[in-house]
Amino acid sequence: GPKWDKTTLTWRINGSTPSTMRRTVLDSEIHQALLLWSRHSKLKFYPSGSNPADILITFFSRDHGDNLAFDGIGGVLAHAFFPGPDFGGDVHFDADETWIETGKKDPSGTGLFGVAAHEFGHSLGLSHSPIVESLMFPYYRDIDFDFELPQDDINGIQALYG
Ligand SMILES: CC(C)C[C@H](C(=O)NO)C(=O)N[C@@H](CC(N)=O)C(=O)NCc1cccc(N)c1
Ligand SMILES: [Zn+2]
Ligand SMILES: [Zn+2]
Repeated sequence: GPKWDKTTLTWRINGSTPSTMRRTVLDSEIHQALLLWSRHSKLKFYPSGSNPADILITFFSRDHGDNLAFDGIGGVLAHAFFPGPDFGGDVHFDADETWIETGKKDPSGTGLFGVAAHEFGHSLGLSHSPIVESLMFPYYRDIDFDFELPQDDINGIQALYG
């Protein structure tokens, strides 16, 4: 499938962000999620500042112009676009989820780090994996910062950007 033709990628968070999470925490969750992938590949990620980013991260509710409307709290949590120009690589999070910081044992919330790490796999060109312990398995499980990228995901990212 599609992959980036470069190993240095930029990211930016665009627009309004969840009130349940301080912006400094949000930036850290995103940074840690990207680190998971860069630790096992030649990929490097940098904030784009005010320039256009390869990976544009936005929180949207319901209809948001890409024919992939979100569904309110629960259900679909986020989606991402495979590598490419414009919306390629972009990640959309469902703003109606209760996004919480990693490590906070709040069963009513959804840990952003785990979902972001999964979505960035898609942004880099990985599809879902049938391996239940993989990060690219279709269904969410909460992870925290000492999470090690499972072998199946390492194999996937190495195959693309080893
Ligand atoms: C058909 C897709 C748009 C579903 C969507 C997804 O896979 N986004 O990448 C999604 O939100 N999947 C949920 C599961 C579901 N409700 O369909 C999910 O937990 N994905 C994120 C995730 C987070 C952490 C780990 C894993 N394995 C998956
Ligand atoms: Zn979207
Ligand atoms: Zn997915």
